Amino acid sequence: MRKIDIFDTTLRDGEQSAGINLNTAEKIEIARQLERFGVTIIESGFPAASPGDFDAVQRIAGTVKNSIVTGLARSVESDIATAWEALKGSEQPHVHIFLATSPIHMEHKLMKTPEQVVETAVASVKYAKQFFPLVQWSAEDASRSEPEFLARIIREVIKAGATTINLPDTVGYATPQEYGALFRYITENVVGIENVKLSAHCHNDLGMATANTLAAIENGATQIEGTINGIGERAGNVALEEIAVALHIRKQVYSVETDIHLKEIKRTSQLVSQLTGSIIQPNKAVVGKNAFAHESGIHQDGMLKNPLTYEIITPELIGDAKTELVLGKHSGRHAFKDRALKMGFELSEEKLKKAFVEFKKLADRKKVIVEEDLLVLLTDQQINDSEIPVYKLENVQVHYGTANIPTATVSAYQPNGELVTEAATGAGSVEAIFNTLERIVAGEVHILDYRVTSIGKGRDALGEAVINMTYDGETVTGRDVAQDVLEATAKAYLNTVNRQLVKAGQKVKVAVV
Ligand SMILES: CC(=O)SCCNC(=O)CCNC(=O)[C@H](O)C(C)(C)COP(=O)(O)OP(=O)(O)OC[C@H]1O[C@@H](n2cnc3c(N)ncnc32)[C@H](O)[C@@H]1OP(=O)(O)O
Ligand SMILES: CC(C)C(=O)C(=O)O
Repeated sequence: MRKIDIFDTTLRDGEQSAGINLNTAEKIEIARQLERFGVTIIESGFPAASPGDFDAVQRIAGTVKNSIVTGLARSVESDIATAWEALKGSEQPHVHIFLATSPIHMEHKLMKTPEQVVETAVASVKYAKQFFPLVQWSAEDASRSEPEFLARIIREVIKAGATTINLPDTVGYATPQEYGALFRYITENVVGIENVKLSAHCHNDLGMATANTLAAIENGATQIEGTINGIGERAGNVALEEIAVALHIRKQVYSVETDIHLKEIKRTSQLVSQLTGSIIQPNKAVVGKNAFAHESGIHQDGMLKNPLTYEIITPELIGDAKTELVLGKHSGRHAFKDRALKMGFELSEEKLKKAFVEFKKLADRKKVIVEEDLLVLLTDQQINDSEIPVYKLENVQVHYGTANIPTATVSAYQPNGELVTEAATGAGSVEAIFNTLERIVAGEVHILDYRVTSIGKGRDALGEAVINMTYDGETVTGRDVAQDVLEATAKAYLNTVNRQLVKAGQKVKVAVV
């Protein structure tokens, strides 16, 4: 199988992302992880850009042993000399020189004629070769350059000593077909290209960086450049983890291999995200939070029957990642039952059916169903079906006014079936309800935590109350929902007590009022 070298530029082009600024210690930590990840070359910075970049490149060059370390330089002697100072301590000194070759860049940015550009490129490569055994030369904006001119300048820089030629799609303009054709054109029209490495460097402005990089591989590229998580200037660079996994999963198509350790993907991605502060979009291929999450019933059913139905990548392939069947309003009975079983609820078909109906109602109301919701829902099912008598709210009424003492009146059925009505005051409406219910419920209650949130948006949002308490010495959590938060509070209080009663399976003493 043909070998593809992986050139990582997370610390150079990746750091060119707006808002990212890594210090030397952070760069060294990432470089070490990139070495573990198995990249061939680490572009550790642009030594002439700042003293901080110089320091980071120099320290990484002295630290990393299993990957080649390089630094970027313009086609300017002082940039190359500075790069040499930073990189001379590395095992295989390598420099990356670039110069734009597209008409727009030559005329409007460099303000040079094509002839002057060829001269500058050749002179800079010759100068670099006095120091560096390995010289990569990049034709910036290659994909918008004239192919004949590109072939000519490449011939000249190879003669001057370049060991790698890079054809960047600097502004992410090329289509896969065009980019592939460019690589084919250069391999067919530059004598000696087979003696150097031919590299692809793609940006994602039109979302085609991955497809373009793969097209380059199919058309003769022997090195590809990119970043972890696809960070980089503007819309970013190609994401290396996507290329590595695509080459592995579709090896029959591409027939190439790399030295990448796929199991390090998740760790590398998380480290880069954490140190750069650049959040990974949830639906990002390979490393996004949802890359292995399935929410819809039909998919979840398929996954439970055979994961190959909906997963082309096993999460284990990329290290510490797991398949997740997320319960939501699109989920079905199979996934619900599976989760209930995993949570220790062995429900009969009948009970499962009832619980599933309640689950769908809840899922319609709530954006996210968390484990705690399911626990409450499934234990509610147990409470409803339980032989053990429990409390049931009949009515709650609160008198509140800024000049009055808040007073609650509550009627509730006790476990023995007796309807009891009590009233009490409190510092506020909620405390008044708690004080009243304390009179109705037998046993000792200590409220540990109480939260109300709204479910849904707007004026008709429902109120959800969640209560964490100790009841007769046992810690228990319950919740309930109502249109009114005070009603939800009273119901949640009794739901919490009932949960413990059922759990303990005990007969409750009739309250002494
Ligand atoms: C496609 C890419 O990602 S290329 C890499 C981009 N990365 C960076 O620019 C990050 C680091 N850059 C920097 O810190 C600064 O731009 C420096 C230190 C390199 C240069 O700073 P300054 O000297 O202040 O120049 P400034 O950035 O304003 O302008 C760039 C100059 O370099 C010239 N230039 C641009 N590319 C090249 C090149 N490959 N070779 C030679 N000269 C170049 C420009 O024409 C311009 O020259 P001018 O001053 O004669 O008009
Ligand atoms: C310096 C070059 C390789 C570059 O980053 C680009 O063209 O995008």
